[in-house]
Amino acid sequence: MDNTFAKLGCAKWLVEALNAMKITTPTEIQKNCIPEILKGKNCIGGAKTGSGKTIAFAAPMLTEWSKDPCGMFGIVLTPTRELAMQIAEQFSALGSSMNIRISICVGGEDIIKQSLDLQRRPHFIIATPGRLAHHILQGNEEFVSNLKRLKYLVLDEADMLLTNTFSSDLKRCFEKLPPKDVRRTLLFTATMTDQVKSLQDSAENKFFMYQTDKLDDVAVPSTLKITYLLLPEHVKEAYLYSILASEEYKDKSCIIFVNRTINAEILRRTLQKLEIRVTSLHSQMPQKERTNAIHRFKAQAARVLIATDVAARGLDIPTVQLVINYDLPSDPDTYIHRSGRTARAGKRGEALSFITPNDVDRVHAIEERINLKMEEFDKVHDTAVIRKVLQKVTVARAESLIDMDKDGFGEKRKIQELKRSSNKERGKSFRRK
Ligand SMILES: Nc1ncnc2c1ncn2[C@@H]1O[C@H](COP(=O)(O)OP(=O)(O)OP(=O)(O)O)[C@@H](O)[C@H]1O
Repeated sequence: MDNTFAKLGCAKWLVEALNAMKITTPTEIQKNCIPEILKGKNCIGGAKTGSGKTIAFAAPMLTEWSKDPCGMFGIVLTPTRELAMQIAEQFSALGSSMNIRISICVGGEDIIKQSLDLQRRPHFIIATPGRLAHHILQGNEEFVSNLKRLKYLVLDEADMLLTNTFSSDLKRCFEKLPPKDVRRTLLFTATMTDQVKSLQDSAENKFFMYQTDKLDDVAVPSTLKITYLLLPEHVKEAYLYSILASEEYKDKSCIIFVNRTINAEILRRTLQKLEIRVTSLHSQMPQKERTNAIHRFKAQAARVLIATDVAARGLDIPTVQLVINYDLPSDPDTYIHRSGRTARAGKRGEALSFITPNDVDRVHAIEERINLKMEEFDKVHDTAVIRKVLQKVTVARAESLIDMDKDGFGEKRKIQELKRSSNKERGKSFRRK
């Protein structure tokens, strides 16, 4: 198959814009999906994290749009606000020479400003379903009637968007979009589900389907090293600090995933006290702070990002070299997306999972899903080093809990409980040593 975007049928201006970004050779998913989408087909595309799915749907849409660049042309829906902002940035950068107009329509931002922006008839709207549904319900007639002219609908992270969480908002959006046989529908994901696949054969709506993962049964990128560290719950922070401050990792850009907002907040404050350049991203932060955190991390003003699963999907930050699953996710697909924040576009990366004795079933489920065994993390410091940092980390954590209590973070009751249990656990661990 031909090896340039021009030969796949992309517009000349777009090929130049891609080349200016050093994107010259299409990836597998791009080679296979772009020509089919340009033929006017609906498309379901499955490929590993970091394999260029965004350009696989953006390039054909932009090519078609540029033939008559007026009015609303396409909507891209994604599950998270930060991902919507990232996709909007990519569309803006690619289409800047064509004066492209993009609207970002996500929760947490000023509704009135957004509403005015949507009335300017953007060429593309990049949205989260909840906020788009809100504008549709509240929106003026002109905006809603313009939606009827859309040519393309994209569901990025389609497996996630097709879960119950989004179903009522999606339904509200779809009611105002052109019918399935008029618009083109493009679905992309790194973790194909039966629900996504099942759309392939819906009678009125035949899809071209391409799945690169079928060529190779392992569900994570080949440049990703996956490791585990078995440890008791109460020493996780000490190990984390010790790894982040170690010679090997002290300069590396790292995302640490936790399962609960409160843990993200405790860890951020604790690591900050220990002088690690850290920021955090979770759903209880105001949107301004969320956006600011991403900017600081991208600009490397912060080296470590502590995040909940709001950062698990789609975020493309090429400098990330290490992902740590501080808490193991219960869903193996979430493991795939989290780990995929590193080792993108052929770069190397490492995903380390902290595993407590309670996590054994989860590990087996993950290994079965990705078809690969995790290797034991071999850069652990000896217990004498850990014991030394344990005291320092314990103090930093205790101070963080007191600060959170004072600042009124979350539920006071939960913090009090954590303070009590943490004192008990640590008391035990000091006595044991
Ligand atoms: N043909 C290409 N050549 C080189 N780099 C590319 C190419 N296509 C995309 N990229 C770059 O690869 C990175 C990952 O692309 P993208 O974010 O689209 O991945 P993805 O498949 O959507 O991943 P995820 O499943 O995590 O959302 C981006 O930085 C993008 O600019």
